[in-house]
Amino acid sequence: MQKYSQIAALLQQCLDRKSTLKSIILKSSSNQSFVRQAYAIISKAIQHYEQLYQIVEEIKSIQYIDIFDYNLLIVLMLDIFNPQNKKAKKMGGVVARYLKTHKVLIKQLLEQNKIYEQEKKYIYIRALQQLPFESENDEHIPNLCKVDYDIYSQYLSKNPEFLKGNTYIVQSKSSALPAYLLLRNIKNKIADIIDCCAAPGNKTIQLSHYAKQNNITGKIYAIERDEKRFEILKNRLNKYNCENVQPLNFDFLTIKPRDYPNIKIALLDPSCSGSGMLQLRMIEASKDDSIEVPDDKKEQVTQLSQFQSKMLHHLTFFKQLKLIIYSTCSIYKEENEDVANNFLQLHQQWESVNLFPEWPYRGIDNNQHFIRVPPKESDGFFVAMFKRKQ
Ligand SMILES: C[S@@+](CC[C@H](N)C(=O)[O-])C[C@H]1O[C@@H](n2cnc3c(N)ncnc32)[C@H](O)[C@@H]1O
Repeated sequence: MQKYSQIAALLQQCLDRKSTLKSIILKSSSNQSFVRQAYAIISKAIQHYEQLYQIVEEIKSIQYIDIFDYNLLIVLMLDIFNPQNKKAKKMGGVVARYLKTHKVLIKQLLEQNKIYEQEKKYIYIRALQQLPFESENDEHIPNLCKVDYDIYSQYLSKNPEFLKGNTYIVQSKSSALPAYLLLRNIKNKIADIIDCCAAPGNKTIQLSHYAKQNNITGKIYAIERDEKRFEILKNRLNKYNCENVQPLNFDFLTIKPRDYPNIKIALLDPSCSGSGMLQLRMIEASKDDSIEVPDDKKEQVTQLSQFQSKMLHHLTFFKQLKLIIYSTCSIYKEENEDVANNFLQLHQQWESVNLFPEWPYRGIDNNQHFIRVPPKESDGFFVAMFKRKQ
């Protein structure tokens, strides 16, 4: 019982957004089996908290129990009625017995609320050739295919050599947006492009392919500061035949704009908190997108946002630069709208562009010029585009 009380307390910390789900659980114990169990229960509880709370209320209205900790009842209920839990039958104690007394109703309510229904998982693949398995074309991005994860893994288990090929790239829809949106806005077919933070190269590879397909001549400079990540970038550029890309192992902030006088277009996808990609997604799936930075991340996010602003600022020294696309896989306003608005305020010769009018998810405060991908759609993501005023 003590174990469940501890998990119930951790659940409360997650609901209070004291930190991320992962760090709260990892900090709580070094016992791997406890960590795994707590993680499974809490992530499920967060995903369906409101429905589970209602179920507990309903059971309590039928038979009173002197337990006011709803989280404890939720946690125990999730563990006892988890179809995968083979030990549930043996679970004793007053609360477990109480819940088991109502097992018919609880099972029915869990089923009605689809608590244990497995969600179908999909992955996105940017296909350079027809895929050898069933897929669905994305409604926005050409050559991006949505694939049922089971179909994909079944195919891979029989055809492991598929992984070595260079005819497809697994890339989330979010990550495929910036290069696609940039392409839609390129007017000048003769332009050098700079990808300021390139490794591991997903967006550079996409840019390289688009440039070739659309006869955009000019070089693509792919900048990466980190040596190891630079090696990965170089290998991937080779693998995917990106001969129009010149990779450079530099710190972008030390690059002298006068050495690259023909750069007209920039993609800036800087290091960020990655909060759109973490388990926070589970918490946020049921809430809105304008989430607050947890206390233990505030300092890090402030530093990241200063770094991101500095990178944007450095781009303004490239005299021929006309277009910047800025993206992060963060869901925090501090790294997204704040950085973008700050840039516009400090650099009056630049304006934002309404870059993807048909996309339904706009920036915080319904800013039409910025777009977001909410975590429930794909990885949480932000994109803004800036154009130098004529
Ligand atoms: C978010 S990742 C980029 C992901 C990449 N755009 C893609 O789609 O695959 C950020 C990258 O920027 C690199 N980076 C951070 N600061 C940098 C700087 N000052 N100059 C160049 N690269 C930097 C990091 O090492 C990291 O590889």
